[in-house]
Amino acid sequence: MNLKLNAGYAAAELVKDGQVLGLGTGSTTHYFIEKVGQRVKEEELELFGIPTSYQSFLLAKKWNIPCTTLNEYSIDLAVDGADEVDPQKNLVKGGGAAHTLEKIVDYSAKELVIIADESKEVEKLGAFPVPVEVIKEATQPVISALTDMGAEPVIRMGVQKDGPVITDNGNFIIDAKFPTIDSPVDMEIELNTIPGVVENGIFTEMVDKVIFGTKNGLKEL
Ligand SMILES: O=C[C@H](O)[C@H](O)[C@H](O)COP(=O)(O)O
Repeated sequence: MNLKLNAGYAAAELVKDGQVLGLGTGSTTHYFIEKVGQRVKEEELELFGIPTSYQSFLLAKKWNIPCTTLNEYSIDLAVDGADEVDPQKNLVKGGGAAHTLEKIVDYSAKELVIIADESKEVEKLGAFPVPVEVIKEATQPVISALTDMGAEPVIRMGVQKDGPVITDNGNFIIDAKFPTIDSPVDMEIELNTIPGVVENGIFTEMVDKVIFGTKNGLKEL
């Protein structure tokens, strides 16, 4: 059973003709974009997508979903993935290094739906290290600041590339493992006060609905 596909396809059924969609990034939103693309073809829907990465832009292109930007249109519905989701619908995102544009797109959407398989549901955020996008020149100062905050920070390395991962914005990612995240809201704000931090992967107070694919069917938060 493909739990990511089930969540992604369910979210695609929420899409209405004429909407502007925020297109999240990752292996779960892959299925959302795929199903939206199929609906565009079969039902002749007129939609616009606002992608959150080159990955989602290329997928949208493959499925003939016309793309635009936030400078042209505002978003009716954004659908995005997550690395962790807590009971208050706070998230950790950025496992795919796309969280900066995702946060801009998700925050500005009238409605934000998160899709994930059941493994992403947690009681408390923090087992997944918090991705922090940094200006390259600020890497060491940001690592020091994160260490002072109690984290174990590491520069994310490429899998099919030697050296650090470079984001779509030309920056590095530092993955910061904290012993505990007691207040996601405070942590999200504090991380962004470190000079050189572009954006961090904690998302608070913006999610309308979560759709989990589970072995027993769909579950909504
Ligand atoms: O940077 C990537 C994004 O935040 C993804 O939405 C997140 O990592 C979840 O990805 P996936 O659906 O592949 O688990």
